[in-house]
Amino acid sequence: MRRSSAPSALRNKNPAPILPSSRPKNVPKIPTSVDELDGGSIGGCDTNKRSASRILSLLGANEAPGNGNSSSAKVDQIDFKDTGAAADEKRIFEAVYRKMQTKKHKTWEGDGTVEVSGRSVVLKDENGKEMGRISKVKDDVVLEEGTQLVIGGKEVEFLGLLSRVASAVQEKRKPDASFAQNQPARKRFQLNREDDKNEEWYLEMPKPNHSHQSAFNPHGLPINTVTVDGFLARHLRPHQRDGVTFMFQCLMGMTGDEPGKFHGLLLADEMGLGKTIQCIALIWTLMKQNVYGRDPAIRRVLIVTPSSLVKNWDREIIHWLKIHRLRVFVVGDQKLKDYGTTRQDPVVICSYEALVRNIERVSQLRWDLMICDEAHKIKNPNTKTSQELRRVPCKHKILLTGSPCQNNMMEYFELLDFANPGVLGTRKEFSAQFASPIERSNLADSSEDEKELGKERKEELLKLTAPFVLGRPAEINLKYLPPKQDLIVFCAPSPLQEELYKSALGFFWGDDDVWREMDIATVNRNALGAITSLRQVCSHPSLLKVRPDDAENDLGRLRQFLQQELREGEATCDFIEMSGKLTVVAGILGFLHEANREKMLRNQRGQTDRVLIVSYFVETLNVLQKMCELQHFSFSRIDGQVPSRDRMKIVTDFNNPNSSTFVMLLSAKAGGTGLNLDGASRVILFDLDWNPASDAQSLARVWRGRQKRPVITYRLLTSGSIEEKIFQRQIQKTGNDLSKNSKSGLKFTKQELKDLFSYNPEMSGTNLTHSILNCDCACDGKNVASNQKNLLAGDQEDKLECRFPHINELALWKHITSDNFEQQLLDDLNVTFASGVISFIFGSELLFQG
Ligand SMILES: Nc1ncnc2c1ncn2[C@@H]1O[C@H](COP(=O)(O)OP(=O)(O)OP(=O)(O)O)[C@@H](O)[C@H]1O
Ligand SMILES: [Mg+2]
Repeated sequence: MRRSSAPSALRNKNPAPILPSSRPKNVPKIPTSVDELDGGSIGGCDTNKRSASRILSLLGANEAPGNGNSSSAKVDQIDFKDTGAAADEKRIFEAVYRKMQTKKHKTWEGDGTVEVSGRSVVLKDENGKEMGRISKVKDDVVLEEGTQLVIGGKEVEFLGLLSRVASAVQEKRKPDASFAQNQPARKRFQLNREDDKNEEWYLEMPKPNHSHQSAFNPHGLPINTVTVDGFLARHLRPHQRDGVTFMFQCLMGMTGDEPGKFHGLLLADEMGLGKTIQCIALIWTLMKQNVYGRDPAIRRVLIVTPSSLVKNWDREIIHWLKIHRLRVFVVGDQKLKDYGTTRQDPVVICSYEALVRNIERVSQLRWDLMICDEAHKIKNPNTKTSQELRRVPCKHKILLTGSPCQNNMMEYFELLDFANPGVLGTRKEFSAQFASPIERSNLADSSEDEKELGKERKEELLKLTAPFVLGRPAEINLKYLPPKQDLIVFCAPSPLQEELYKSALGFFWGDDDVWREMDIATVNRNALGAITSLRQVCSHPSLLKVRPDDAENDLGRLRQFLQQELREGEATCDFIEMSGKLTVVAGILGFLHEANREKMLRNQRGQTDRVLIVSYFVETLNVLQKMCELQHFSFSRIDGQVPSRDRMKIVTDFNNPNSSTFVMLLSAKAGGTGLNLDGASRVILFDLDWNPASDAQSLARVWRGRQKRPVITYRLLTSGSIEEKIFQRQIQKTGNDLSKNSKSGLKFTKQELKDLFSYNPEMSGTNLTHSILNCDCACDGKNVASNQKNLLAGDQEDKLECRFPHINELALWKHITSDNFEQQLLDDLNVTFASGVISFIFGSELLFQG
């Protein structure tokens, strides 16, 4: 039995109240006389409809749950209005009940069931004991999910429909009285759940085998049939059904060669595959059912997530479970330190930062399940977050991330070791056995033997981790979402950018003799700052800023020198035209803006395109914002300065199909992971990270969820510059090479730096990256099939790698130079292509299917 505040009153500060103290005028009030009690409704159909519309409005959309297509919307209508019952049919609803109360903040007293046969209803507690009945409920009261009635002096709210059976069948199956008294409520429903088996959404969890039973059921408790409730199961896509089943088996100790070996798991499905709904379905199932006996498998769940996603989890739970089914303690709305004193909600959602701040409180409590979202955050065992998370007393753990292996395999080890401590041995053992040979085999210069060994170890590791790791590729979403096209767009630098870039190289690195003289420590000390300056030139020269102490060192003098050049050049330049990439962005936006205007005039609001622009730098977002202001494009913006609690509102407003916001400016660091920004249909990644996994995360924000429009992603690179060099390192992905280039551990050899700091202006009719593909195509977007034969060996489906256009894959994309642009259908790029600002494009296969 649970005691709680009324769930509906607690989930939102200003909910439309269902309960009597503040009920709107047209809703019947709680009956007070005996006459009114029998068969009196305290809400019934109206309340239910309002409750449904409240949930929908909380969700910020006038849509039923589902992916927004008409069939899922229909399913939900059935959910809410499914009141028709054959005369001889018995329906059993889950329910919550409480004493009649006049308090403002009401609390539920217990869980039970309501059995409905015709117009008669029977309330039972969770042990199956009758608490009250009404033999004839008034005809105008609809008996359905959400109905509120007074039965046996208790206020009762009907929750989900558990089963529906013909009375005759029910009679036949009716267990004897002692069974009914002694067995758990769930066990009895199980008989009725048999009937759901005919439904196409029916989802039953695997049963334990004999060795599991002898290990975990020594007293011979009944073995239950655990099923995912229909209101959830009917929304799950096939891969999500498999995911829930896998997680259930793993956490219940049914995977692996011995029962109970694994308590934690890693769900590494790629971005947008719905890791959240799978977890919600699992939590709900385990909170209500168990493999053996009557107690639920789990009672208390801690969900830890980046702060920008706390509200997102809350909304997804509301979306899929409806507001009244589960009480959630959202840290941010409430303080974690208060948890357990005033409230004991079964689910807590908090950010990694809040968890670290409140670790003392959290570690005093017992948690049955901890879910760590975007778990790559804890890949480094030396961070405070990783260390504090290990202190949380919790048996079962689920780690979620679309990029489990961002830089090197030791990060992968950290995640798996966190989920199941010790199963992969020590760090040292793992490194020797798996990480080193596998990473070595990935290097371009590895020998045949090394490749062979790496392959063997990879297979061994996959086998070892299969019982607790699951990851599926994002392509699955092709079945549910409109097509997506990926473009890598090379932009020619503006004359000013080119001048500044050459000056920067000449100032610092131009003289080969100087280069050779410099010791490697000095080189590396200056490298990061110099790289930053070059990247600023590539994004927009106005980003170059002088710092107060710049007179004191070479790097500072470089900045002063560039600033001087900039001042001279800038006077004659238009702000947008100062940057090749910004010119392309303005071109794309200008085209789409105009196209949208025409669509609106033709009343085709649903077909307009809105744009997400992502950058890793706040200053660059300022430049993009200025461009929007100059062009009068409406925009919103999320960066680290926007408080977490405000971010969800900005996201919801932007995703609203009726939103008039054309552009969303997003900081990759503040919102690049986890967020759903499916209100946009275009993503422009304005700059890039050393780590391809970060770029892939940012690009995945739009092709997901309720996306209705074809999606195009554009990655912008300045041709011939350091951006192109970084990109080449991404696609060539030489083992753990990239991991060195984090801010904290930047280390280059002189040769690497020499390459990074060389400038390769446009080669006529082709492109630097194209030249490393050994491709002999005409760069007209056709005929790259011959590249098949050039492909290096490599398994692109390999889940140990971050999936990103590898050089092999890029060889098969469409290659287009500016000479051939008019053969393409990319209207929004034509203007800038025509004017020569775009010099080259790689386009993924889907580009030309539409
Ligand atoms: N079965 C489904 N039907 C309709 N919508 C779905 C379904 N599954 C997921 N979605 C929607 O797809 C979007 C993406 O899901 P989710 O945020 O869980 O992805 P994810 O796997 O966590 O991705 P990421 O790794 O980027 O965080 C959400 O808006 C979610 O509501
Ligand atoms: Mg997610």
